[in-house]
Amino acid sequence: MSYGNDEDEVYTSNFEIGSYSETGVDGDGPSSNGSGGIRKPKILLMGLRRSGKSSIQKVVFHKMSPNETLFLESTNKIVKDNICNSTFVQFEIWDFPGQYEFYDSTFDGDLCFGDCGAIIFVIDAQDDYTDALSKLCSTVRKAYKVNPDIKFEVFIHKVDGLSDDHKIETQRDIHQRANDDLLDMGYQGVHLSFYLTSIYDHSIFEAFSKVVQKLISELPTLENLLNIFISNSGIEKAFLFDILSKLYVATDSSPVDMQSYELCCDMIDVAFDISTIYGWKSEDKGPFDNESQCVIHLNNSTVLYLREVSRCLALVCILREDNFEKQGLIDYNFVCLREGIHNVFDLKMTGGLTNGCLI
Ligand SMILES: Nc1nc2c(ncn2[C@@H]2O[C@H](COP(=O)(O)OP(=O)(O)OP(=O)(O)O)[C@@H](O)[C@H]2O)c(=O)[nH]1
Repeated sequence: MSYGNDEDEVYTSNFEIGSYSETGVDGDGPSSNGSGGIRKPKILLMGLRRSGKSSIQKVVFHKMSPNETLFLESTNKIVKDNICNSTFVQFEIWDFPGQYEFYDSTFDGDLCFGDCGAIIFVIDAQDDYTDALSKLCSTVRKAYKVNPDIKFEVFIHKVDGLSDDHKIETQRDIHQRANDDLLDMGYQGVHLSFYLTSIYDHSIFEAFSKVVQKLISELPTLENLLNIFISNSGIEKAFLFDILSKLYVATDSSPVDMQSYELCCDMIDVAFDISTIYGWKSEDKGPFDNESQCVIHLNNSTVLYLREVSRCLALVCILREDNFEKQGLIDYNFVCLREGIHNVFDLKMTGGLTNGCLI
């Protein structure tokens, strides 16, 4: 298995588009764009210089440690990254240079925004964000004209340096000012979603998970399957994880508590590391096979239970220790859940959305 991050192909177009890299275990190469000719949704990372765009991409999809991002060089052309981890986590990320300008004659709005699923606009919360807000509004205006279906996601980033009160105040202020500016420009129908993020904790993974979920059309079906599974198995919370990125592609409808999410991420790290260091090595297999499972009994009478769903997806559940006594029932229900999820995969595949990538 490899995490490719070689930037090996230069795309030519009017606007300077930079290198291309492939991430995941089963992509089929930049030339076919990883989807057999059908374009995957694009996620654009935009924002001012040094706001943290490349760091987010490297930490979430290339397992770079947050401290290493201190040495990242400034991006001077659009860098495309083809993410092809599993059926549900497939898209292109375009990392924009901070100094991009829309009035530049080489900027091609149709090319950038045409088949774009979401724009993540990154604002450095540790800096004065007045310029960032005006750039956000001009970005929304330009993109909305080309493609009104784009989801606008605002990451209020680097909040690790702020106190809890300051975080809430900053979010309120940015939310208010951005929406006022859009109203003044006559864009009252545009919805912006806001997230407080940092690469130094799990908040960036949680926020990115929510963005990715918006691009998964099968999400309500997956949530429904998880709801049925947990209510019949005595489970408190269940996440369907993309193992490579630790993004959760779906969860049941009970609220997500950050601590539970962090515990599940840590469990994936442990299982993944042990499996990749000491497990069978095979080119065409992910880190887990269909026998893979992991149980951790915590010191608060809670159990973390991981089961492989497909080679890059895992189910991680949190449940009370006494409910785990009925493991046979949980396992039986899990097999039914896995079958249901595989049926959703099959439908997606026959729908032609995921040509070229296996589950
Ligand atoms: N404290 C803190 N620093 C961060 C965070 N994310 C990124 N940084 C730092 O911010 C600096 C700029 O990060 P980059 O990822 O290069 O920013 P960029 O937006 O890609 O910059 P350009 O390529 O110039 O547009 C680096 O020193 C990162 O270590 C964060 O969550 N918290």
